[in-house]
Amino acid sequence: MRRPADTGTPEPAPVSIDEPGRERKGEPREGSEPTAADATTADPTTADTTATDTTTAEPTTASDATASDGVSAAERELFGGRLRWDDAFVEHEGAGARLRFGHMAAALPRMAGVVLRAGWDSDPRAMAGLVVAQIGQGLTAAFVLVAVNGVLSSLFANGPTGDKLQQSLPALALLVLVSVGTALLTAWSTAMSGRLEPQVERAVSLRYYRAVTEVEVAATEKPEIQRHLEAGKFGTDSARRMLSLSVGVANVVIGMVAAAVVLASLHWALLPMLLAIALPKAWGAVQSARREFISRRHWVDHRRAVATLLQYLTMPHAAGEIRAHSAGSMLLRGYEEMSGLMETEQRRLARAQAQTDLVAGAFSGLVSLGCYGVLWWLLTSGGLPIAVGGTAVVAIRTSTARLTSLVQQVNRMYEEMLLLGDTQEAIRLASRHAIPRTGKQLPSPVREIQVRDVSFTYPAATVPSLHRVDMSVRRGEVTALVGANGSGKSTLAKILGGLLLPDSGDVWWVGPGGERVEVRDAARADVFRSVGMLTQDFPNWQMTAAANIAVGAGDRPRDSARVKEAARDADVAELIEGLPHGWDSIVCKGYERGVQLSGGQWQKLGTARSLYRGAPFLLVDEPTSALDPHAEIEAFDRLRTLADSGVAVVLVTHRLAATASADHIYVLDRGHIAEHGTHAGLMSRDDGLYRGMFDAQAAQYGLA
Ligand SMILES: Nc1ncnc2c1ncn2[C@@H]1O[C@H](COP(=O)(O)OP(=O)(O)OP(=O)(O)O)[C@@H](O)[C@H]1O
Repeated sequence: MRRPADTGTPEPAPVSIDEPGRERKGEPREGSEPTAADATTADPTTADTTATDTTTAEPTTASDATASDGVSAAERELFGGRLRWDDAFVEHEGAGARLRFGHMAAALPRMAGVVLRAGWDSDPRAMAGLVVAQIGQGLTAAFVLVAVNGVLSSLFANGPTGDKLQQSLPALALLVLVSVGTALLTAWSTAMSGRLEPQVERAVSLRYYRAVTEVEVAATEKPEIQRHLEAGKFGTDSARRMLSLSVGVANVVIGMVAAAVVLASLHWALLPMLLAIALPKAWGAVQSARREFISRRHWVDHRRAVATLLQYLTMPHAAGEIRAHSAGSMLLRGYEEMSGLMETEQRRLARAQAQTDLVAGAFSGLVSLGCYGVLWWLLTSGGLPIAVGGTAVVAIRTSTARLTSLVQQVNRMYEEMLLLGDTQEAIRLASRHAIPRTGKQLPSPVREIQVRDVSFTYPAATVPSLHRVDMSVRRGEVTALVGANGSGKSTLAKILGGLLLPDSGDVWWVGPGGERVEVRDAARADVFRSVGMLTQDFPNWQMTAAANIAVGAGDRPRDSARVKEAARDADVAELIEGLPHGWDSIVCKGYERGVQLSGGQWQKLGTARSLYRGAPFLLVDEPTSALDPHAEIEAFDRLRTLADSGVAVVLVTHRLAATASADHIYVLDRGHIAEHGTHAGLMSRDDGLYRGMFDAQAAQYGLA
């Protein structure tokens, strides 16, 4: 678990070159390859291209780069095959099937319920305003038809033109009034939904992020839990999108119901005619949505891969290799080839869309012809007044457009619902695995931590990382944990810090009179308050230097004097004060006021953070691995001084020269405590592990 060379730069995250949330939907489940039929639907390019032998990977062009399984040569060359993220949106396997119109219609009330509840909880007044505005808009749509009917009735009545125009004036005035009303209601609805949307997003995000940060660390190690927690991240903004879509859907539905009521009241035959014309369009919309959805599922990995390549090209910590090793040429070649394939898919989708539109348009046209024929017959046979016929034409045209938009919006809403469902599931799961908020108070003050017969196996591992470990850590002493790579030192430090709970055995927090509380029964907040930590892979927050230290006690208001004191104790104050923007310098290159720190400087900043916490137990894991020799000696001296002042220092290190002055040294070997004692005691064992390691290091300096 070494940290990356460039400590200030995050590793690439799965990014989207499209709308971030949207491309995740319905990603295929691991191992569920697209079927042949699917492949034909989603990727006709595979049919007429040949497999490329990547062992002889010559630069290829988009046209000749696709293998028969739809994986491009560049993907194979760079990623060893189709790139898949180990993520939870695989849960949406089969969502394509669920995208059927019937299913969507059944799920609609549930979706609306989720959003309306979130909106109501966040801002009841805005929610109520929004509902009123929507209903109002539906009613105005009905009034428009009534007014149009009134105008046409007057105009088609018998009599001189002047009289007819005069008679139509009240209906015209109503039309104008309704238009003004519609405009006002639309503006109100926009204002209310603009006020609600961010609140709904914030409410869902807060619930999600609060829940995931309270999950037991060991639970996050379980892949099945980690996946769900990860997936939930992408649904936090879906609530916002769903709200705006719900508003749109409600608007259209109310408008259509109003139009249908007016039409049915004018003549019973008009309603079936409206539906008959709209149906082909609705079919076309469903077809297009399904096709795009399936395409996205098949191409999601490919698009992520392309985005990843581009991200590497501009990453500061990759800049050297991009140039010196010509890695950039290889990545750009991959980008060119893989994006070429995506363009082919876009062309295919556009062609298919055009065909569907043509078919839907043709059917709709034919049905319209039939309906207008019926309308003609009704008008000529005297079954329908000409004014009602005119109103019917207006209603049919507006309602057809509304229906198409309705289907599209419901499709999108359903997709957003899948993502929001993930977030809700993540929140549920997180609360099931949350660190308990209650528990026994620790003795005050704690003098010692006793580890008794502790074993621990990581959820994803098959072998225990700690096996029947016994050890103690006391205030006023330096306790060193040493041993080979993977022997369990960091794991033991996390057990001591309450981040991991033992599978068996006990960790006692012991007071001055021997009173004690086991970590599982303890109020964990008390445990965390008692511990300062510098892990091997401590985070480099892309914030100011001061914030990077103050975050060591994020549960307390910042104490600037103590921030400076901690920085001085970690030997980093002078460096920070010498920066052009001092404490306000952002310790990440690329920002205004941004600076780049070296690995050793970061380590000092990390140490300052753990010191700022001011906890009685300080656990430092390889705190000097990046320090120069003088800085390293000073750092170890400071830890000694800290212990002398009453702090319990647990030092995990491979630098055995530093352990010589430790009060206790525990030597771990494959999860066991193999040896325990002082430096002198351990060195007196001729074939001891500690002695062997110490002598090996001394020999490097010719001191054996
Ligand atoms: N998150 C994890 N999931 C599964 N196994 C893990 C995890 N972290 C560590 N391990 C395993 O537990 C064992 C002990 O790891 P640990 O990090 O405690 O060793 P260490 O002594 O600190 O090693 P190093 O000196 O290399 O830092 C190793 O075999 C490691 O592979």
